[in-house]
Amino acid sequence: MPLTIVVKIGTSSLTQPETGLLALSTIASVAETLSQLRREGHRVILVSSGAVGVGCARLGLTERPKAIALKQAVAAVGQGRLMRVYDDLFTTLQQPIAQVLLTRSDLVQRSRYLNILNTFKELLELGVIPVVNENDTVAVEELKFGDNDTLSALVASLVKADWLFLLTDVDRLYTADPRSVPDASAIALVDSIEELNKLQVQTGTQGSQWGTGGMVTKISAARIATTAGVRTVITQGKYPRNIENILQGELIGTHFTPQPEPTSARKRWIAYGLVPAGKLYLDAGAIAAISQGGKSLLAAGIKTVEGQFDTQEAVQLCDSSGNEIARGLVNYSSDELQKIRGYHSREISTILGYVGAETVVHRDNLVLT
Ligand SMILES: Nc1ncnc2c1ncn2[C@@H]1O[C@H](COP(=O)(O)OP(=O)(O)O)[C@@H](O)[C@H]1O
Ligand SMILES: N[C@@H](CCC(=O)OP(=O)(O)O)C(=O)O
Repeated sequence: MPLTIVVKIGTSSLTQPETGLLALSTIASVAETLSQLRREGHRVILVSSGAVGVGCARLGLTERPKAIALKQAVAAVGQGRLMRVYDDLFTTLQQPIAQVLLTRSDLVQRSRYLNILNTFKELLELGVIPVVNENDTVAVEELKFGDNDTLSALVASLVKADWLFLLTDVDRLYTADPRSVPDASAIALVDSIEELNKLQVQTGTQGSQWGTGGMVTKISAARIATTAGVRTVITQGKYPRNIENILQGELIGTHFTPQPEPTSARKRWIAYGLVPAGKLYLDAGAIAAISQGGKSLLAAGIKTVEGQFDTQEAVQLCDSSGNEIARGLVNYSSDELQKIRGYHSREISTILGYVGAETVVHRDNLVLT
């Protein structure tokens, strides 16, 4: 049966750690593996990092730039180089590819989100392998994916992929960073992300010299993808051919089991496509009502309102310590909520002087995160 497969490869696999130069044999092996999957009839998307790393190598910079403008300029140099290499390799294998550069704001507006989906569908229908990256050169700090692990999970969720492969420079997830904790234990299967809390997995916040997020972003990518019903695997980029063995049932790397009942596309867009504009701190009753009772959020359960937002914007719903429990689209602006928080719904019209919605976040627009 043809599968939809998203493969993300990180800078740490695409470049040689000592020099920052391209790891040509790895890239060639990725091109061969993905072209073979295409020939077998699968639909394949490659999410490739490397614009900044390759740009640095091209310009002789010895470390990842921190200043935004420099990073954006370097990415512009590297992205072109990277695509040139991919196109040469894939063309040799008679496999057409396409460059798709996305920014976070492309997913925020529902019409643009659906537009991107249609473009992906068309490319896959044409037998093309889209090569996706964040459009680093125009991305603005407040509205960025920031890392390609998240981007790849959002793409996998958008196209309803069957598999997401996160190729990196370690063979799988461990209970702690194997670089600093050599006796950390390997984790082969994760049935739910909550298990990782129980195992007390330590992820650090640092990646390798050229990578960005380390394992933190890979785990949050696995959370997004598995919620969307996408089986996710963290495995080593040096051996892309393992992807075929994994598809044939071998348990290589760390596998994250997809949720049996994926959240609807609209709710996934609310949870992961939109960028929250504020926070609502809830009391215990409201938390129980939304998380266990599947109820809508009412004004009475809101203790504090943080941020400036308009009606129909996305907000985070948090416990008193600020831990996010859910996200949703609000029926009231932040100014209105400051006035009605803590009050019973029947009092809203008297306080505001007009009749508004009974709920602050209706359950159809609310998703547990
Ligand atoms: N619990 C963990 N298990 C495995 N690797 C970990 C863990 N915590 C941190 N890491 C680090 O994450 C790195 C991979 O992340 P990163 O460099 O961002 O890769 P990429 O460029 O592929 O995105 C590994 O080299 C490893 O040192
Ligand atoms: N868009 C950036 C990638 C950022 C990123 O997530 O890098 P990595 O951790 O190596 O996957 C680039 O192309 O350099």
